[in-house]
Amino acid sequence: MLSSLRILLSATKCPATRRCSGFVSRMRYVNRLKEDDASCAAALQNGRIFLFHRLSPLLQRTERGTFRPAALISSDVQAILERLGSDGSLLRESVLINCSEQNQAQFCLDVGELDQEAVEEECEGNFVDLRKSFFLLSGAEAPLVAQGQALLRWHQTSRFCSATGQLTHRNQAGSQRVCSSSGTVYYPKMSPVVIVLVSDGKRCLLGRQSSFPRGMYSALAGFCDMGESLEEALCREVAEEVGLEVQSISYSSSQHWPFPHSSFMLGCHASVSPADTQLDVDHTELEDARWFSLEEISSALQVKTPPRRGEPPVLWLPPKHAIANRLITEWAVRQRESES
Ligand SMILES: NC(=O)C1=CN([C@@H]2O[C@H](COP(=O)(O)OP(=O)(O)OC[C@H]3O[C@@H](n4cnc5c(N)ncnc54)[C@H](OP(=O)(O)O)[C@@H]3O)[C@@H](O)[C@H]2O)C=CC1
Ligand SMILES: [Mg+2]
Repeated sequence: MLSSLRILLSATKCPATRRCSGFVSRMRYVNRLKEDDASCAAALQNGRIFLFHRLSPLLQRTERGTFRPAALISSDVQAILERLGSDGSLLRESVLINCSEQNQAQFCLDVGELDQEAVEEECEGNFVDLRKSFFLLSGAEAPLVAQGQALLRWHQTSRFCSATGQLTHRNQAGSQRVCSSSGTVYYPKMSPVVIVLVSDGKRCLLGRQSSFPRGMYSALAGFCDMGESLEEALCREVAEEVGLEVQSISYSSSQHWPFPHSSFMLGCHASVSPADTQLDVDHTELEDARWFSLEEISSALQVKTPPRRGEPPVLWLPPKHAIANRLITEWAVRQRESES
């Protein structure tokens, strides 16, 4: 069955082509910071720090009423930590995220051991749950905050070697941890997940889990099993969750997603025959799955923030930054073109 599938690979822009020149030197600089503790410690002194409290990022409201993650100057963070009674060593627990276009190293730091309100007051911001912050941040900032949270979570859950049970120690950048007994090196890990927008040529298929907020539907997704290809995982997940056999697959794009413990989302479109659209939903996996028209999807894409409690139920979609939203938007654009 799989050999007869048509797999279409899309030509995707390299991230470097979207940035100004200097990309190569920035990437080499970041790589050096990962390999050289002394350089990384020096970069931390002049870097920008994104603060988290128990994995919730610190957001500040701008003059225009929008939100941005607080990128604090390292020395300011040090002064705040001292004012709140923390010893100077906490700053060194910062984890390297990346380097800005202004060549400034960017770090994240979880100050969960300090009083949340006291830090918020000092920093003139608020720690906001990461899922909620995805609805408040622009496209460019959300991935940075997601990456920071994922790295911090990995460190918090990787303190011991899974082979020896001994403590692991991180390098200064936080790009790896080493077992103090066996020397085994651990790197931050992600689980591959396939996410697919299935279409029958006129409608697209969305599902919801019972844990989703009321009214939210998303593209079908599932973890890849050991030994599976992306295409095999996609066909299996669609068959398991809604009882359909897909006919063709095309790759769209990928994304790191910090939930539940860092997923590497591989986004695809797939089609089924219009004669074979009867759903057989596995209700242990999905609360509901339905076909949606272009009209329904177009109005759902207009919903910018989730409806508040008490407001009438409405179909809404994952935030703009989520790859599910990107796949649904791509489908809607193509569908509009084909119907015009
Ligand atoms: N960025 C985006 O736009 C979207 C992202 N997603 C992400 O995709 C992820 C996967 O989608 P979902 O439909 O839940 O996946 P699945 O359909 O694979 O179902 C999840 C279940 O799979 C089992 N499982 C298998 N391997 C893993 C693993 N490596 N890590 C965790 N659980 C595993 C778990 O079962 P058990 O608990 O029984 O062991 C889990 O409850 C979600 O966690 C979600 O965060 C989903 C939709 C949109
Ligand atoms: Mg699933």
